[in-house]
This record gives sequence, C-alpha cells and structure tokens, in this order.
Amino acid sequence: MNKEKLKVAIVGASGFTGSELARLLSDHPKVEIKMITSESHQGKPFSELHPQFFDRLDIPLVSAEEVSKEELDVIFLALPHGVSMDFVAKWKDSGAKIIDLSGDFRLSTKEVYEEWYNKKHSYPEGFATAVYGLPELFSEKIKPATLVANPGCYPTASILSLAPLFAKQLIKENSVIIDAKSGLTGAGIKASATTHFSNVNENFKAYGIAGHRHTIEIEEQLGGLAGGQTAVQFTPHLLPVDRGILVTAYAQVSGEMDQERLTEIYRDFYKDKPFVRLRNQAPGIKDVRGSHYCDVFPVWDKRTNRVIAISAIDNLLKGAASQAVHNMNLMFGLEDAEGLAQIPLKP
Ligand SMILES: NC(=O)C1=CN([C@@H]2O[C@H](COP(=O)(O)OP(=O)(O)OC[C@H]3O[C@@H](n4cnc5c(N)ncnc54)[C@H](OP(=O)(O)O)[C@@H]3O)[C@@H](O)[C@H]2O)C=CC1
Ligand SMILES: CC(=O)N[C@@H](CCC(=O)OP(=O)(O)O)C(=O)O
Repeated sequence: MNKEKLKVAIVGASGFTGSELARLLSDHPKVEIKMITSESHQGKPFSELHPQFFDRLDIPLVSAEEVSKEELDVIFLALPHGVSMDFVAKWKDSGAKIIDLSGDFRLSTKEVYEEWYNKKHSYPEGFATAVYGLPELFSEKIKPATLVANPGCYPTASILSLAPLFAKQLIKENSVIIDAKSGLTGAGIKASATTHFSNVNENFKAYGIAGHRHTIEIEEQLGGLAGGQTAVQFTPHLLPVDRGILVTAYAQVSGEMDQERLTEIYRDFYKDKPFVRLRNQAPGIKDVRGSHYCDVFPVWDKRTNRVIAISAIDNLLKGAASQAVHNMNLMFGLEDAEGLAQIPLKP
C-alpha cells in the first residue's frame, strides 16, 4: 500500500456490527474513518448514539447519500440483508472496495438466495464478483477482490469447526449435526418480542429448526471444500448473554481415526492461521470475547465413532466486524493482524 491511510466509510453504524467496526477501525494504524452513516440519526454525533465513543469518535452521522461525494478506499456495509444489495449495485463502480456484512452475496446464485432468504435479489450480477470472505480458507481470492461477502456468524464458527476434515474428504455423507448457540447481539440492535428481556433472561431455546438460512451457507462452503455437495443438520439456539457463539459439531468420518491423528489433521490445517487457536480443552465464549479468535477443540469419541468439534467465537468480531477488518487488510496488502491484536476480555 503506497498511501498513508485508507479512507473508509461505515454504512449502518447505528447498529451493533457498525459500532464494533468503528471501535476496531478507529484504533487501526492504517485507517482514517472518513464517514459514518445512519439514516435514522443523521446529524447526531456518533458518540451520542454509542456513548462508549465519547471524546474518542464524536463525528456527526450522515446520510448514506454522502458516500458517493467522498473519494473512499473501502466501504463497509453493516446493513440488513435485502438492503445491502442496492447499495452494492449503486457503489460498485465508485472506485472503493466493498465489504458487505450482510448475507446478500454469500451464496452461490440468485436462485439459492431467493429460496433461502425468501426475497427477490435486485443485483444478481454481484454473485459473480463477490468473494466469500473467510480468510482462513480463501485469503488468495480475497486479496484481489473488489466485493467481499463477509460470512455469517454461525457459519464462521461452524465451518471452522469441521473444515480440516472436509478438506481431506473424511466426512461421511449426511452425518453432520451442528448444534449452535448465540448471544443476543446476533439478532441486531432492534428489540423484538423474541429478544425481550423476560423472554431471554434465565431462558434458553432453539429456533430456526430445520430451515435457518445459515444452513445453506454452511453446506455450500463445507461441500465446496470437499469438492461436492453436503447436507448438514444445523440448529441455532438463543443464549441469554450479550455476545458469543458456541458450536458443537458432530460428524462421522470415513476410514481409521484416533485422537492423535485428529489433532494432527487440525494442527496441520491451521498451522499458518494465527486466529484459529487449537485448544486442548473445551473453549468457552468468554475465552474469545472481544477478540478476533476462533478457538477450536476437536475430540474423537471411539465409542460412537464420531468426531465432536467444539468452536467458540465472538459473533460481533470474528463473526462480523473483525472478520471484515481482516478482509480489508488482505485486500490492501496489509499484515493480516493489523488492528486485530486484542486479547479476549475476561471476566
Ligand atoms: N449481529 C451479528 O452478530 C451479526 C450480524 N451480521 C450481519 O451484519 C449486518 C448488520 O448487523 P447488525 O449490526 O447486527 O444489525 P443492526 O440491526 O444492529 O443494525 C443495522 C443497521 O442498518 C441500518 N438500516 C436498517 N434498515 C435500513 C434500511 N432500510 N436502509 C438503510 N439502512 C438501514 C440501521 O441504521 P440506521 O437506521 O441508523 O441507518 C441499523 O442500525 C446484518 O446484515 C447482519 O445480518 C453478520 C454477522 C453477525
Ligand atoms: C441470535 C440471532 O438472532 N442470530 C441471527 C444470525 C446472525 C446474523 O446476523 O447473521 P446474518 O448476517 O447471516 O443475517 C439469526 O439467527 O438470524
């Protein structure tokens, strides 16, 4: 990178991932935040909406209309799916690279998208240019990309839990069960009946059973790693905590397996991937909170002939904002870890 600093805009920064992007990017040595947008809070200082930024990031929120008036290097879209696609279509030739945190360009085709998201896609041409932004698997494709589809939070934790085995084509067809739990910030900043305090507090329940839209995202990526199609049984659950995702994935493998071989396969696959930490005990969501880490713990159960792979991420960071920053680093030839060195926050 020749220039001093990358000029970035965060679109949709009144939400949770937008504010986490602002936190990471305001500390990033190679970034200047030029603009933060919000339609519903235009004119207010960003720190009025998110008081943790008081005296640190007080710039006024502007309308997304202002984005085309600036010369930018990167535009982060922290918008709901169904909304991002129109902004991608509008800004695709602006000269800025776009990193979209929504699900609008993560899947393979318009048809698959429309089936699983149950809505029309207004910019299907984007599927051909979008690169799936999971750095541990696709860094070489991400580097030259102009449009990155940042992965979903559950898919990030789920794919990383089983990728080493899929890449070696060791998974038995139709044997994968992914049991996943997410903190409440995964549902976005707008409160609903589901996220009402008394529905969540001291409660724990499954949702999206046998049909959650992340199922197909996980299937496409894991299937792609093995060079074919795959089906997974994915069940998400809502945890009464702010942030964190814990995945417990179960799978049968073909051929001989033992704990030593399993650990070796994971160690080899993640050897140059510093943000996936191979653990020797079950990780908890507090082991990764506030950080870009994905902690993974694979176990072989010889009694049932199954792998049990546990992974933990912070949904707002490795599941969204820090993954987007990692993608930006790759797209602009920066060090992978630039601006992402935070040690997890515990307790
Ligand atoms: N939360 C999470 O853990 C994760 C989220 N994601 C994805 O990232 C994206 C952002 O998520 P999150 O930050 O949680 O979402 P939030 O609901 O917290 O925020 C979304 C923001 O988008 C803006 N917005 C909403 N509707 C429109 C619209 N019609 N036009 C323009 N702007 C709109 C709003 O800002 P304003 O009205 O102020 O402009 C709002 O603050 C989503 O696509 C989500 O699926 C991905 C992985 C994890
Ligand atoms: C806890 C919770 O509600 N999680 C969200 C997923 C998080 C997310 O934002 O994912 P996308 O980017 O793919 O939409 C859900 O289940 O819909």
